[in-house]
Amino acid sequence: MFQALISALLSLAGIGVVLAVALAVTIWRAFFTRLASVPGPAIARFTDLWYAYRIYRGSFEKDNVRLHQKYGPVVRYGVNRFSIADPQAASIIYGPASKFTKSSWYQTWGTPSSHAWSLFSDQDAKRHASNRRQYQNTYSMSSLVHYESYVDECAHLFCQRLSEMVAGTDWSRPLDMGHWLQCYAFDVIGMITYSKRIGFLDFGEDVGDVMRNLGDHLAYASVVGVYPLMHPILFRVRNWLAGSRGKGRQFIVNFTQECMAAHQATPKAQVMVPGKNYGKGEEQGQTMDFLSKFVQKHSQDPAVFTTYHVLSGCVSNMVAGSDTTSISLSAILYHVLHNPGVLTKLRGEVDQHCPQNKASPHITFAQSQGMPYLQAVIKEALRMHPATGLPLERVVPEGGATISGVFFPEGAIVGINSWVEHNNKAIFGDDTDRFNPDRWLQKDKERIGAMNRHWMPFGLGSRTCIGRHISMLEMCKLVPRLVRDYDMELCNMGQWQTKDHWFVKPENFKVLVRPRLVGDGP
Ligand code: HEM
Repeated sequence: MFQALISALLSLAGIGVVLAVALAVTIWRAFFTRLASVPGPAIARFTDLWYAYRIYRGSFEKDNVRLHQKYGPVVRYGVNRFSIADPQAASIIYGPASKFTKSSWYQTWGTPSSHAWSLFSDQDAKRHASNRRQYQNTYSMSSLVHYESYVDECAHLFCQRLSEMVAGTDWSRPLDMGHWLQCYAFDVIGMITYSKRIGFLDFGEDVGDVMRNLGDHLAYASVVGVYPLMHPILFRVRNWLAGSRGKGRQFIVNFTQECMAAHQATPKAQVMVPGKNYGKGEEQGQTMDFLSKFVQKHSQDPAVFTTYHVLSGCVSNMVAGSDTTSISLSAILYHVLHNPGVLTKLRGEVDQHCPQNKASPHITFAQSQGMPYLQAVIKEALRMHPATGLPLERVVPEGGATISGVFFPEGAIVGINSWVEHNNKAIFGDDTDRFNPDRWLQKDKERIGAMNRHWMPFGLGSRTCIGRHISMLEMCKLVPRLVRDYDMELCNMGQWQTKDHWFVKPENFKVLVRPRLVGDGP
C-alpha cells in the first residue's frame, strides 16, 4: 500500500517535471531566442495548433496574404514556422545551390515507413534526387507530346458530354464545371498511366469513390502534417476502422494496384480518336503508357528500378495529377468568364489560328504554342490562383541562413506560399489583384524575366512539379477548344468559394453552357 502510494507520487512528480520543462522551453523559445522578435499571431508563438486550425478551416492562402499585409515580409505562423514575402527569398530557399530540405509536414503525404518513400513527400534529399532521375525522362515534354492522342480522346469525350447535357436546355441547366474538369483530368491521367480511362467522363460520377478518398487524404495530410508524430498511429487506426479497402491515401494505393493488375492482365486499349488523322509512327497503339514504361524499366534493371518504383510512380500520378490540373483549368475558365474583354480577345486569337472544323475539332499542342495570348491567359490564371495554397516548407540547413534580414538558425522551418509570392507588387506590379494577361506580354523583358522567376504554381527548384508538362498539355489543348466551341456564363458572378486543404479547390463553380454556332461573337 505504502509502496503503491510512493510510486504514484513519483509518477505524478515525473509528469510534473516533464510539463515544467516543456513550459520552460516554450517560454524560452517564445521570448528569449533570436527569432522571438519575428511578428505574427501571439498564439502561434506557443503552439502550432493555431496553424493546424487555420488549415482545417480551409482558407490559409488568404490568411497568409493577410499576415504579411499586417506584419511585414517575415511572419511567424507556428512555434518554429516562418513565412517569407521577399523577392530575394525564393532563390535562397529553393534555388539550385540550396541545401534546404522538405519539412516534417510532408511526412503525412506518404505511408508511415522509412522505406515507403514517395517522390513528393521524401525528406531525404539524396534518395529523392536519385529517384527523381529515374522518373524524369518519362515526364519530359519531348516524351509527352506522344500522348496528345490520349488527351484528345478525353477532350473529345468531355465536349461530347457537355453538348449532351445542355442539348435543348437553352442556358437553363447549370453545370458543375469543377467536377467535370476533374473527371477530364482524372481520365487523362488514367489514359497516360494505363492507356485506359478510369471512366469518370463516361459515368459523370466519382467512379469507385476515388475522388472522395482523395479529398479525405488532402484534408487529413494537410492538417495532421503539422503534428506528424501522430501520423503512424492515426494512419493505422483510420485504415483499420475503414476495413479492407482502407481510407484516404491507402485507398488510392489499393485502387492503383487494382488498375495496375487490370492493365497487366489485358492487352493495351486501342481506342482511335474520331476525326484524328494518325501520321506515320504516331498510331495510338505505338504510344507506351507510363505503366508499360515503368515495367520495362523494371525488367531492364530490377535492382535499380524496383517494383516499388513502379507502384510509387503510378500512385503519384493518381494523387497529384487530377485535382491540381482541374483546379488550374477551373481558375482559367473562371477568370476568363469574369472578364468579357479577355474572352473576346482570346476567342479572336483561337478563331484565327484554329477555326471551327467539325471534321477535325482537336487543337494541337503545337497550335497552342503559337497563340501568345492564350499562353498569357494560362500564366495569369495560375498566378491569380495557384493550385497549392500553403507555404512550401523547408528546413534551414546547417550553419543557418539569413533571409530578408533575419538570421534563421539550423532547423527553423521557412517557406513561401505561392499565393503570397504572386501577390507581391514589387514583382508583379501594383495591380496584382487584377486578372491582367497583358502583364505577360509587355515590352519590358527584364520585368517579364523577374515575373517568370517568381511565378511558382508548380513550385521551384529541385522539388518542382514533375508532372507540369502533362497539365500544360491538358490545359493548352482544352481551353482554346472550349472558348472556340461553347458560349459559357458564370452562374454566380460574385466570388466563388474555395477550400484550401493544400489544394485550393473551388466548391461552387457552376457554369451555364451552350454550343457556339460558327460565326457567333462571344
Ligand atoms: C496544374 C497542375 C499542377 C500543379 C499546379 C502542381 C503543383 C505542384 C507543386 C507546387 C509541387 C511542389 C510542391 C512542393 O515543393 O512542396 C508539385 C510537385 C509534384 N507534382 Fe505537381 N502539380 C500539377 C500537376 C501534376 C501532375 C499532372 C502530376 C503527375 C502526373 C504531378 C506530380 C507531382 C509530383 C510527383 C511532385 C513531387 C516532385 C518532387 O518532389 O520531386 N503534378 N506539384
